[in-house]
Amino acid sequence: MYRLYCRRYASTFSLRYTTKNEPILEYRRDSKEIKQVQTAVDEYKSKVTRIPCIVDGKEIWTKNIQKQVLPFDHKHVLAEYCYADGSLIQKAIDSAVKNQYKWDLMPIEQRANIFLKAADLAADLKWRSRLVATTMLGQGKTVFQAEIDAACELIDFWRFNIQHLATAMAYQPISTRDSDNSYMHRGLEGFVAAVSPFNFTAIGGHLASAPALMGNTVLWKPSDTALLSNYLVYKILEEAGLPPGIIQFVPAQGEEFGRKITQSPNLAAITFTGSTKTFKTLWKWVAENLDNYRTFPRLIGECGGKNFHLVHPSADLTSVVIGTIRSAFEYSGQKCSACSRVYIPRSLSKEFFSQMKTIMSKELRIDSPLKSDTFTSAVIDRASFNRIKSYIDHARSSSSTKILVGGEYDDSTGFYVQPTLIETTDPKDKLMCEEIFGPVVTVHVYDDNKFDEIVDVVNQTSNYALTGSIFCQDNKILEKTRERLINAAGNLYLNDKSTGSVVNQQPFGGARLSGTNDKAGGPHYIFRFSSPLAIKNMKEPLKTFKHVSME
Ligand SMILES: NC(=O)c1ccc[n+]([C@@H]2O[C@H](COP(=O)([O-])OP(=O)(O)OC[C@H]3O[C@@H](n4cnc5c(N)ncnc54)[C@H](O)[C@@H]3O)[C@@H](O)[C@H]2O)c1
Ligand SMILES: N[C@@H](CCC=O)C(=O)O
Repeated sequence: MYRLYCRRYASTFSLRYTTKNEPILEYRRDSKEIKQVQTAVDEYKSKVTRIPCIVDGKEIWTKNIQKQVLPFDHKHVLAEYCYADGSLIQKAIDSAVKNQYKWDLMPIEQRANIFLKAADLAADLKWRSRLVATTMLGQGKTVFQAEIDAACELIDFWRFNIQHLATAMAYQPISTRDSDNSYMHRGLEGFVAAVSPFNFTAIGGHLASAPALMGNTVLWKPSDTALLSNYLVYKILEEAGLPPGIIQFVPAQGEEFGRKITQSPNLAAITFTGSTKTFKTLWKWVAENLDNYRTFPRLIGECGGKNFHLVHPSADLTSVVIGTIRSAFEYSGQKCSACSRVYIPRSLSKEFFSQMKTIMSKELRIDSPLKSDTFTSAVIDRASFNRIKSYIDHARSSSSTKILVGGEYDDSTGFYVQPTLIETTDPKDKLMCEEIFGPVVTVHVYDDNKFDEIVDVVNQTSNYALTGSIFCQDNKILEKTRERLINAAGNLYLNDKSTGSVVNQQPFGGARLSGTNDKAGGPHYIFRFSSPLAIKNMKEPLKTFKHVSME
């Protein structure tokens, strides 16, 4: 056993790796990449892909068959998959636990090479076009939104996690005349549950693979509405050489999965991205089972947001308008970082509303994501459609709010909600406090001389603290405001929109009820899945129990 550790320890020194962000392809008309995506779209549209559960490397079908549909054409079935039941989830746990020790002992370069290979496969048009096409079809993204997610962000996560690991491995403790001291990363004993959201294909791939890179085995429960693209990610990992039984691909009904994993004594960690409500539920279930665990399960959760654009009277209005259009309405506001509350000074408000109205009513095409000039498409499913609709209906009926643009919705073909601009006189209206997760942005106009007060309002209005932007051309005020909002966001933008973080440029995650802020894409994320071991190795046999002071 000791020799094994020594060999592994020695090999850690040879992990050297630096990388760059994956370039974003442009998908111009007649480009090679757009043609290949169109071919992939046609292929996946013309069939119903069947997706099994995969446990210990074996494809398994249960009788509980589910369907994934196109959000913009919900009669069209894209894929059929099956839910793992309780006994299959247990099998997946057993397989993960059985395989963890051996996987953890595999030299770290070998594990790293699998994910580097996966990144190269995803970067190549053969797989890239399929990842992009299935994200467009299944999650309703335009080609650009699918490219920055399912291709670039996924590739970046895979590559940068290895760069971060290599950097951290340069650390070794001090050795002395008496002892050689060393430090190594181990996976967590047991299994890791990765529970991912619908809105980013890359997040699913990242949640499942970051723990695996660090020597853990994983149960990956993808979101029902991102099944096909997530399955492709699994297939890429398989082609890259991921051995069977390291990541178990287990679509399942959320509650059943959550209950089963939190009841297992072998639960080592949950890595979750999704709503605050779901994460709280999982946390409570872990607390209920605390006396049954072999270890303290680590809880990593990236959750919801109520992201703000705070506009100072000195702001550049064009930046504010463009930033708000993009942040609030790209991918129909279904990014955790989407702007959904704006604070604008009276002096800029008239021009702001006028420019927003012009762009929203004349320039934003809301249609199928497969059309090249579509700006954004339908929202993900009926539950989202109904939730967003209820906020619009509230705006329609409340005396302190007014719908300025949009407000229409129609689910006859797809789950379409028009981008909606609302003005409220009440900065504490629920439209300013609660996460809507749709193409709805609410604006509060404040008096120019009340900027100081409005900074407090921004800070105190919401329990979320994910992202926020300050638009201000006065550097002194910008700096002071930044300091006052230090706890109001995990990702703060100065004179830019509140969305669009890039791996290793803006490591991502929120504070307060937006999550545990472990910063996906940053240098520390992967170490939540490491249980480091410090080894002291004596050079000479021990000779006496007496200290020199006793002689
Ligand atoms: N902070 C971030 O980095 C980040 C990134 C993306 C999305 N989000 C957030 O995700 C949410 C949207 O995604 P969503 O609608 O997929 O979220 P969700 O919470 O509804 O679902 C997330 C995942 O949890 C599963 N789930 C649901 N109930 C469960 C339970 N009781 N036990 C175990 N698993 C359960 C779902 O099936 C899904 O796979 C928004 O709140 C958004 O802000 C946050
Ligand atoms: N990286 C994304 C956030 C992911 C949340 O859905 C962004 O900032 O646009």
